[in-house]
Amino acid sequence: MGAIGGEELMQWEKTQGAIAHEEKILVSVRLRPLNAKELARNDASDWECINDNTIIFRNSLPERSMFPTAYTFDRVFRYDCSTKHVYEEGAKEVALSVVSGINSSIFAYGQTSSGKTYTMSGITDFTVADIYDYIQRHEERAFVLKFAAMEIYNEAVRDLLSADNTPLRLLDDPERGTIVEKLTEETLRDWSHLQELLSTCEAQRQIGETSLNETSSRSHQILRLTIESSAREFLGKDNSSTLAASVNFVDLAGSERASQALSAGTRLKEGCHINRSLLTLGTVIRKLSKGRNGHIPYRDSKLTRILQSSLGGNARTAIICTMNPARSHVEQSRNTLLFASCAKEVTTNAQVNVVMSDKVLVKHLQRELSRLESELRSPGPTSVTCDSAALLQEKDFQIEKMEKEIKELIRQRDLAQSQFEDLLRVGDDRASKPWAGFDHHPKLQERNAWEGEHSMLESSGVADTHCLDVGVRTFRTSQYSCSHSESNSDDHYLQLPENYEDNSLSDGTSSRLSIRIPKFVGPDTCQGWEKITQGTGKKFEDICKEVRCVEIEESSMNGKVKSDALIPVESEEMLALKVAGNEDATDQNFVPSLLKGDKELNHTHADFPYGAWEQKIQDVQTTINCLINPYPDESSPCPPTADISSSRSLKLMRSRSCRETLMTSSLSPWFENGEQNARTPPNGFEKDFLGRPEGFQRKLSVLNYGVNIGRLSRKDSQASIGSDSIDELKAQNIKTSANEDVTSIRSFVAGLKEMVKLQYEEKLVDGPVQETEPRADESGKNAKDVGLDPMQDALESPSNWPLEFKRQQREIIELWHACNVSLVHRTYFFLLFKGDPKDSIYMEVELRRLSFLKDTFSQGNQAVEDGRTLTPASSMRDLRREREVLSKQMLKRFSEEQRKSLYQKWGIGLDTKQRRLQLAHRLWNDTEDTDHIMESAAIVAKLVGFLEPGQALKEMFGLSFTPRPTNRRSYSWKHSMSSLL
Ligand SMILES: Nc1ncnc2c1ncn2[C@@H]1O[C@H](COP(=O)(O)OP(=O)(O)OP(=O)(O)O)[C@@H](O)[C@H]1O
Repeated sequence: MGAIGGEELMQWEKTQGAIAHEEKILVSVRLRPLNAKELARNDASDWECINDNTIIFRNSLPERSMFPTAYTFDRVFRYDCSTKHVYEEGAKEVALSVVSGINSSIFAYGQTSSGKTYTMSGITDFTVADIYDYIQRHEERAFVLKFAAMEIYNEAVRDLLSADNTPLRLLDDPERGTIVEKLTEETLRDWSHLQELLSTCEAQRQIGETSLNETSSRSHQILRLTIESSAREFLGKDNSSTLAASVNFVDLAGSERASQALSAGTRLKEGCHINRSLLTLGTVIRKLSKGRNGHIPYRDSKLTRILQSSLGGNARTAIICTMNPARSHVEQSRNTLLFASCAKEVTTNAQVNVVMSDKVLVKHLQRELSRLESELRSPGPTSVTCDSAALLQEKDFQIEKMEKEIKELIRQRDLAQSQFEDLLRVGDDRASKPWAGFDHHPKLQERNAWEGEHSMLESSGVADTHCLDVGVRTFRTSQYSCSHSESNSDDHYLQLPENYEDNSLSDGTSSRLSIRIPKFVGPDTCQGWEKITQGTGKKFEDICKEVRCVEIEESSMNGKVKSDALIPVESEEMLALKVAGNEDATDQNFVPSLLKGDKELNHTHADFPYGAWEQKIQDVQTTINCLINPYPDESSPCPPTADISSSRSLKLMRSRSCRETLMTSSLSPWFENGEQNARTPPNGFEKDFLGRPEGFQRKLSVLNYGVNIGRLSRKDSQASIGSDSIDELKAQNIKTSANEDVTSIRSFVAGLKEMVKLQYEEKLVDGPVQETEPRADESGKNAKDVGLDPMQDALESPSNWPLEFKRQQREIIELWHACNVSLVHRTYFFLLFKGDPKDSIYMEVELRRLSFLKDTFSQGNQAVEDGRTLTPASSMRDLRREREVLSKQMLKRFSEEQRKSLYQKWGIGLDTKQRRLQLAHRLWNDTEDTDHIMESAAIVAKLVGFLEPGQALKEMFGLSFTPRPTNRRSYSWKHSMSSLL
């Protein structure tokens, strides 16, 4: 590596793009030899490394025949491999990145006595030796090495270089991430100094005897070596720059279950704590292995907090999983391999860390600026122009094609709509005159013969049904029987073959419509189905599958919301009957026509494709807009693709993960643009959804992090916050983040409420069914499954709620701290939401909002609210100002005596300066000490004149929201909204 500075800086700039990259964690497995005890008790090894990458389980036990037997990793090391070899192949490259300014971490993971410490101490020694060797060979650079060591024992962080056992606190630094406060960092003199320090650590580390290891490491140990280097020729000059990175050597405590290796008392307690950290580590790795979606619970343990950047962040990481080969430990070994299998899917994104002097930075930026300017000036070589022409032509072609597609889709939609309306009319008729409407429907003339029979069956109360499930891709036979003697207990369902679905939806949206067919299906009907299957080239047995009746898959919600809101339940019944009529033994034409891809019929019956088409039309239109205007400006009607999907997810309002899409959409300028909203063609749901408050779409676009600050008049908040105190804050020209946060919660809750409202609406529509059919459970399940009904969860399982509340409260407090949330906001929230099950929705909202904010910050992004950009730095600034204001309030709100006693209580010397400010800076500064938190809240409450929590104040954080209105039909969302706004 060359020196960095001057010309070499340019060199570095060129290479840095290549250096910064995503890569998977390097995962290897090391098998240790059987030890004397294991050999003595003949505890054979069933594991074998069959090559450099694969380890297999030689399975001699029949009860284990279900388990996988082969596992593949970047490297596997046999029991006779030396640690040097393990280092060379499994850690060296990653560890030595540190000398190039890239953070790295090497972990040892495995059960107790599997060889973690044995492996890791060897790897640490070899790395250090190589680093010193490197330093010797690069005299042109000046190196500074620093060493720190800590252990996490019983969830307390201890400094291994200090005799003081006091647990160290973790602090969140917006730039550096989690830092360990007051951790000793020794600047190394030479190699022998490091050896000395390593021995100190070894002596300090918590060792205990377990049944499996006489000298078991009971803690997680992290040794951190930081290397800074600069080119000597630039040393001391103001154009120097420094590479700075750390390598962590992490020797984890045993991953076994407490019961296995530990007995009782201290060891058992250790086991719980060790397992909490390892459990979180496992969860973090598992979640990361599935991609970086959703919340990664780094903050659930100290270990994962400290090592956050090594787990999916700015670091290269290698994990060596050590295994005890003995048969008696096969379960633990398997767990280790499962962990390793997840870990190998995790990617990190390491970058070179350069600390530039101001002058170098300016130079670098100037160069970048001139490069961009020159790019702007020169339009590029002619080949580019040719390419653009070809590209334009291609896009024209696409536009033409899509316009045709739109026309066709509109035609299909109109057709579907008119048939759909026919059906509704029929439904209305039927409400007053059962069956009457069928006679008039063009497709249902044939059903008369069947009608009488069905009426009889229905009146005799045995009208059982089969369901025809349209558009599902899989087929099973076992549940379907063609015999006459079917039981009357269950509905049966038939599904159409795959190629049929393609007729209805080409965008792969999985639509599902279940249509009821009376259950007295006779042999002729079976023949009909056989014909169908022959016609589609599939065996009859392959097309039958049992699915739930009258179910519409969640993914088809775009169309469903509208349709559900419109179709009375009776109409669904009629759909069933209508199909049933054509399913009559005397008429086999109807169903085959469906399978032939009779679109008209399909559209007539499937309310989903109607909505889906609208959505599709909208999508295509949007795509065309994009094609027409590929470089949109602010007023363009074309949102970026991501936003199209976001807005769709937003409408679906289903899963927890919708948080991310909601959040992302909020940052999109496209949704902020009123003109855009006006021009975007409405889809079925938006257009027809009656209960949506005006401007809702706009609100949703900012759900996450409150935008409508302007909309919340001061009156709103004054209603419950002591008005004079707010005035005081205002009078000092401080736009506290508290006000904004409260507002942001309001808008986010409004959005969330809207989602819940949609659920209620669905359930209202489903109401009668709920009373008579098991379908109600399904609706309930849907809501719960997607985590949008936390209040219901809390009310349904009150015994879990207090614990869950505590957990969420803890998480929220930590997130407040991490995001520099206003202290006034924290105080209100903390004092208002004390664990009532009805509070769960507010907790959920707050958690989502904060998680989003934290994720945004940690990805280096900015949150945008009403044109105002929020960054870690700006929120920190706001918080600092707020503390200043609060410190001033202390003069007004506390007597001198009260202040004195507060200073004493909070450890502030009475002879020190700026005592009020000191106190203000201590408020809400500890996220773990409950007393601290309660006292902070009490002080802030007093300072802002917050006296009695009440419902009105709660409503600042959203609507007062009862889980289930007693009279569901009378539940009025609009009413609730207007009471809020
Ligand atoms: N590859 C190996 N070759 C020879 N001996 C080994 C090997 N790995 C581990 N051992 C021996 O096995 C014993 C346990 O190893 P070690 O203490 O490293 O396990 P550990 O996984 O760190 O256990 P704990 O989690 O309880 O601290 C030690 O006596 C060690 O010398």
